[in-house]
Amino acid sequence: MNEHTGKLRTKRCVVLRFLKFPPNQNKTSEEILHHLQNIVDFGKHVMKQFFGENYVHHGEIIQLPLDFVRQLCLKIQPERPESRCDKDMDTLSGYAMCLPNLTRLQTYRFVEHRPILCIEIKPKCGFIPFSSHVSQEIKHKVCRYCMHQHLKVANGKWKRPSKYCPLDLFSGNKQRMHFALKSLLQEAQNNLKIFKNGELIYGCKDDQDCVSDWNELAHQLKPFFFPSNGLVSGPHCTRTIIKELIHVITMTLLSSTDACRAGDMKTVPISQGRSYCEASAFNKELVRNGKHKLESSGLPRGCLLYKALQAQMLDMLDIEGLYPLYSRVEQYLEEFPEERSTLQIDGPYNEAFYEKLLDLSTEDDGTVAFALTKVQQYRIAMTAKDCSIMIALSPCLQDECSEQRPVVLTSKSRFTFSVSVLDLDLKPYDSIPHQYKLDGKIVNYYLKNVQAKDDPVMSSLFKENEDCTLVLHKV
Ligand SMILES: O=P(O)(O)O[C@@H]1[C@@H](OP(=O)(O)O)[C@H](OP(=O)(O)O)[C@H](O)[C@H](OP(=O)(O)O)[C@H]1OP(=O)(O)O
Ligand SMILES: Nc1ncnc2c1ncn2[C@@H]1O[C@H](COP(=O)(O)OP(=O)(O)OP(=O)(O)O)[C@@H](O)[C@H]1O
Repeated sequence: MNEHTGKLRTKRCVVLRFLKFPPNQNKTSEEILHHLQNIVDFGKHVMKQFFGENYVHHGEIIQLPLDFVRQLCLKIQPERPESRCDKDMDTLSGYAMCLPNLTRLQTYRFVEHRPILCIEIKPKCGFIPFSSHVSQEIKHKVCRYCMHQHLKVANGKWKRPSKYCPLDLFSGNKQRMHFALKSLLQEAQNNLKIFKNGELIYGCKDDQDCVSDWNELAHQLKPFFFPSNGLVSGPHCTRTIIKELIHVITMTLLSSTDACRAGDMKTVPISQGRSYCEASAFNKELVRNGKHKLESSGLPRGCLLYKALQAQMLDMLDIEGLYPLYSRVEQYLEEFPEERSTLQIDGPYNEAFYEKLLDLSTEDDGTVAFALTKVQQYRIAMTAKDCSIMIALSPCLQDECSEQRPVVLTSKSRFTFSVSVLDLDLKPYDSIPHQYKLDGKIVNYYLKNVQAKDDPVMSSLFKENEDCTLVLHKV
């Protein structure tokens, strides 16, 4: 306690976020400050509107002593995964963003000494494009994540494909959600991380180092789920704890932390698009068992998954419909480069920017204004497709849980929790051509290497080709 002011000195636990750039890309301190201000404004004026006040923590800009920043950089450098070292942390400006530590409960402002479990999920795109601009039928059947898996494995980004399908997680159907979460626990890739008291205990530290030992995970989680009884260890214990974990994640993901209650079940209006992906292992299993209809219970309106999906669906035209509109804007900018700032391509991300995003019409009147609105909506959608969800859980006793604090129950324990969203930096305008090319690569790879083998007709053609090659070799 401070004798003079009477203020209680409580330690805040914060996260510092610095900008990073490719080496030799020198930026002035003013440019860095401007960039950071854009990130904060975008969170504050745009993403809070889409995701809701409670889920987004936009942070604030702070200035730090340069000596401290340099020492910090030296300290963290050995911890950075090699694959991320193509960029250097900015140590020259002294500016950084100060954010709450989202691995901790957001209902408490200050450091608590109670145990905290945190689950980070990067759910990726939860819908199948419904746009008439899509040129390949497969895009209306198989989701981008499932198609992309094959290219990622072929490129060596991951060793094995994951059975996770975002459409199962976003379905709102508990069975499908359980399957999706179990699949994430089997192959975490960069879609799942678990922290205990702020330390990573499960998931990938870097691309090479993936831990997926369920026995070890269950051992770490046992005090949270079975605090008092001595649940015997072994496969049964592991299974029970993993099941409880999946249950807790599902319930928190379906919760609406505005109202602290999962009421008001209304489905996301995906009127044209299909609500399941043909490549999902859950779907395939159903088809194998003679069932052909996948349940999609719909997400409660207030939950974070629902909000994320709504923002993702601002991509109404698909990259194939969007790319010509991007070219229209580009052509205009080539003629009038000075218009780039008036059009707010790189900010400022203020009220006016947000207001323009609300025009959902898809009737192209041939104007640059229409093209620009669609481009900006697409950038928001891309951001929402790449964001992460943080669920922080802390055990609580029955008498500690009040109306204001959301609570989730398991068979032997209860948790207060908070749900937040992170990594909400607006995707750059200039990344659109890359998105267009990548989309083509993903689809072509899938058609050539996966669908051709799955499809019985194509498969026999494929086999014939292989036979043919053998014959030729013999000759
Ligand atoms: O294109 P995707 O779907 O592969 O997403 C990229 C992510 O790969 P993922 O598929 O999640 O393994 C990718 O994740 P990693 O860095 O590979 O973990 C990035 O998030 C990338 O965003 P940015 O270009 O760094 O702003 C992401 O790029 P954007 O497409 O969101 O720009
Ligand atoms: N506020 C936060 N609280 C706790 N952990 C955080 C917070 N912000 C980020 N992290 C952790 O750091 C990781 C990287 O964050 P983020 O993706 O925002 O960084 P980035 O600057 O975009 O870096 P990269 O380009 O490597 O993705 C997150 O996946 C999360 O595990």
